[in-house]
Amino acid sequence: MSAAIDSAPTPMMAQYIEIKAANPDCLLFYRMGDFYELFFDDAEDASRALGITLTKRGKHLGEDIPMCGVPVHAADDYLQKLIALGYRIAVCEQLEDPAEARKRGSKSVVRRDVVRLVTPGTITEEALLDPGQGNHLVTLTRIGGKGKAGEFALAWTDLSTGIFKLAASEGHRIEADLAAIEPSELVVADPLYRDETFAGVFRRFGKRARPEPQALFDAATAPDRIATFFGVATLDGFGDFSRAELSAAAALIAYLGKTQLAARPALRRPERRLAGASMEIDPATRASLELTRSVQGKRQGSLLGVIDRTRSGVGGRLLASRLSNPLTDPVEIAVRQASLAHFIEDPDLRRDVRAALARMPDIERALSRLALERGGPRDLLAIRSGLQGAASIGERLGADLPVELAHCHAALSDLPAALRTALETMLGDEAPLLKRDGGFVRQGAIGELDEARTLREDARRFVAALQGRLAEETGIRALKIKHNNVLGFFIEVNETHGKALMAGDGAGHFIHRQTLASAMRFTTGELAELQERIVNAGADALRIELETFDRLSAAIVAQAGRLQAAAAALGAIDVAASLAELAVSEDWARPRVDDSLSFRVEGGRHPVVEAALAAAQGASFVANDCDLSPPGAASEAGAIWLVTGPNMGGKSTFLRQNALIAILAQIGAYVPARSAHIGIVDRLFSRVGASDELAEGRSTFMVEMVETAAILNQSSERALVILDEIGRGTATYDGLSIAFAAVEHLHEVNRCRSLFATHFHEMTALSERLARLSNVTMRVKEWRGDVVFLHEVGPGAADRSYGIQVAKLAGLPKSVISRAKAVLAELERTDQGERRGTFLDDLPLFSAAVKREMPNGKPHADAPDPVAEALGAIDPDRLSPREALEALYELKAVSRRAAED
Ligand SMILES: Nc1ncnc2c1ncn2[C@@H]1O[C@H](COP(=O)(O)OP(=O)(O)OP(=O)(O)O)[C@@H](O)[C@H]1O
Repeated sequence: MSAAIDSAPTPMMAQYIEIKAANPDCLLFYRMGDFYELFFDDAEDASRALGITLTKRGKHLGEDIPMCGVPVHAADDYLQKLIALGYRIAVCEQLEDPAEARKRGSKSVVRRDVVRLVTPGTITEEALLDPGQGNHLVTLTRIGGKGKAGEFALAWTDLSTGIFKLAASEGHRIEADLAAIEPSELVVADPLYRDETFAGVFRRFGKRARPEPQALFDAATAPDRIATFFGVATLDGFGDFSRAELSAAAALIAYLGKTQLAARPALRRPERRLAGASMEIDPATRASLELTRSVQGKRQGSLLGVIDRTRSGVGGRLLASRLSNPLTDPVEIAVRQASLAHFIEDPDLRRDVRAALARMPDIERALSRLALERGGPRDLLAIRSGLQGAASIGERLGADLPVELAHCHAALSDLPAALRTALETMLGDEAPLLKRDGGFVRQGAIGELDEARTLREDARRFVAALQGRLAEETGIRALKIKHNNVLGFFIEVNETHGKALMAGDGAGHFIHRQTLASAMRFTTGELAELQERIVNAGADALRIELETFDRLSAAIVAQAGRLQAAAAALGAIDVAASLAELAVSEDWARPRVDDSLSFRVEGGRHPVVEAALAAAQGASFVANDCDLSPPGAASEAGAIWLVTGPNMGGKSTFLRQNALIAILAQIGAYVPARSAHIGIVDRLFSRVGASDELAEGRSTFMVEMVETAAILNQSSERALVILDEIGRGTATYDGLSIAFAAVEHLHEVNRCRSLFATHFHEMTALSERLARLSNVTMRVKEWRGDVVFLHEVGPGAADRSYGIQVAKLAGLPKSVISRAKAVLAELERTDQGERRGTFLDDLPLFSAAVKREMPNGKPHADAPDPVAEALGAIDPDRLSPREALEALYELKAVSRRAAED
């Protein structure tokens, strides 16, 4: 045999290779009967990822072909795992009955093709989605310009719910805008994807970010492509969009076409998010404040995890999205607050509505699956009970409602009654998962179906009767009529009886079908006829049920707009009622939110820390005030609080809680405080704790400086800046100088409301020079050499850090603690000179204590401080970045010389 013949693939393998070649970046799930099979590298990848056995099937080019497979009925579980690992999957189905293929000749292969690409951003299956979390597919485009220049836009959808949104963006804001959407998949125009400027941004998304050809984003053809998708002649009725927005939207539609193939998703009309409509929060701030995810990446332990009392999937998703996008318009915020207040004032209404919401199905997601032709009978039932539940919630809401709830009420009253009636008359109370199993159309709904079902039942009864008759006629009491999928109905007797049947009078009447080890199987003319009647009646019944399914499904999809509006209304009601529930049960207050620059919180708490303390049944949380409002006339700039205090004193908690209160206030929620007055924050910066960019080749200190630079360069008067221990990751004087200069810059240039926590106690002296800066400290009590944290914020400055006491609490060996105490005592006692130069440089906690004593007994404060002088001479506004760097080196040199002197 020649090598060529040896390696010629079988017709099936040839088909496989052709389809795989068209989908090179996906794992190909190749349907063979009841399995999806994977071959070659796909099989190796999948068997490793899923922990399933790798086998082989035939040979290709003389080598074994690796193969593994997953059963079709369990495919969702495997898909979920693969998607979570970042794979894309092409699902290839059999498009004809194998019998059809055989008619074309014994060598012909069943026609197959890819019907869908499953990607992280396009899944819709209930089992693959988290009910309370959106699943966003995002497209990102840039028109004109290079790097950060040019016009940027984002479009995003949640295919499982049909939302479709657009927003303009800017180069420097891309990361923050993406973080607000939390993409499951990010599709980027190829040239932009390859632009080095954004390499870090896209790398962070890993496999979830992918380039697509620029043609998908073509702006010139975008309006036409969008109009065609929505079946309209022009986009005029949709609103005004920029060229970049249109490009992103058209790319989104094109990408859906590519992945969903023939199916057309029920997208809503594109809705534009206005620039500046929401508080800008960069990804580092989101992560460090643990808004929707804890540092471990979980919802539990995040702010969302603690405040989410929603009862429905749509409500949970809306709350998460609102928390990621706090508003900046006080009027809109007041509208949301009014809905909350309504539910707070009427506890019975709140209880009833929440109970009803808990029973509601996920209308949005059921609708979406039906539109994509991926739905089943249970989705029809979901829409039916959704329509019923929505109507009764609407009625329960009643009249005299605040604006937002009145809109919701209107949407719930506008539901299609005819559709509801059709679903009620047609559907039974229970339904199978798959439509091909039938049995979901109600008895009595369709005459023809009832007839077919009766025929089938009658024939079944005849079969049962036949068994008795045959047993009697043959005298074989053990004769049974059974059923399986291969033979259909058959008569089964043991071997002895079987032989008798074949030999005796029955020969000719009983037709032999099969002999097993312990039994023989027969049929008769009558049984075969009954079998045919059952099969035909069953097929008729199923055909009618499938037709009914398609009709009902089409009727539902035709009402997509009204159903989506109702689902959105239910989401808004759920969010308002659940935040009201939270406010009542946790005793939160309605904040005053306006256009001022106020930031006054009385008795503020950190909801997550408070919940953790309560869960541990430990100490209760100590509430604290915070006032960063302009100290003078209302138009003046915001204040800075410089927070000092011991380790473990509660500084970070205090800083974070105030950022969280601003966010909660601006999503329209009540806040964990006795009272609060928040002037709109347009941008929130928080630099608390280490971040996770170390993998990108930046050191901790470098990351800290990059983030601090962003804050100092970008904060305007309306920003809220939270800085924790800036400058701690370097030598003392370098760190102190930077922290010093940063606070001065915030005060003089940014003029924004800020909280600044530090262990550099020297900095508290700044309050004498900076009018809007106040010192506060976390109070402690010392008791027999140990320290008791009071977690109370009070005016003044800390003079010690109690680091050694904290180290003792942490369980450092006793010998180390006593040695450390001795060293500290020595350091505090020591005069000055070499030692300070050698080891005090790196001890921020003690430098203040050392400086208090100078060799001649003169207080240090009276001596000119060369560092402060050098700093004072710097005008940050007039420096180029290069000069700033030089100034920093100079400062460092001055500080080192000072230390050496
Ligand atoms: N207001 C409070 N009421 C009760 N307990 C609190 C309060 N604030 C903080 N705590 C408790 O103290 C612990 C330490 O708080 P936090 O991390 O804010 O201290 P820190 O001053 O930032 O410490 P370090 O300087 O070491 O980073 C928290 O985990 C919490 O359990």
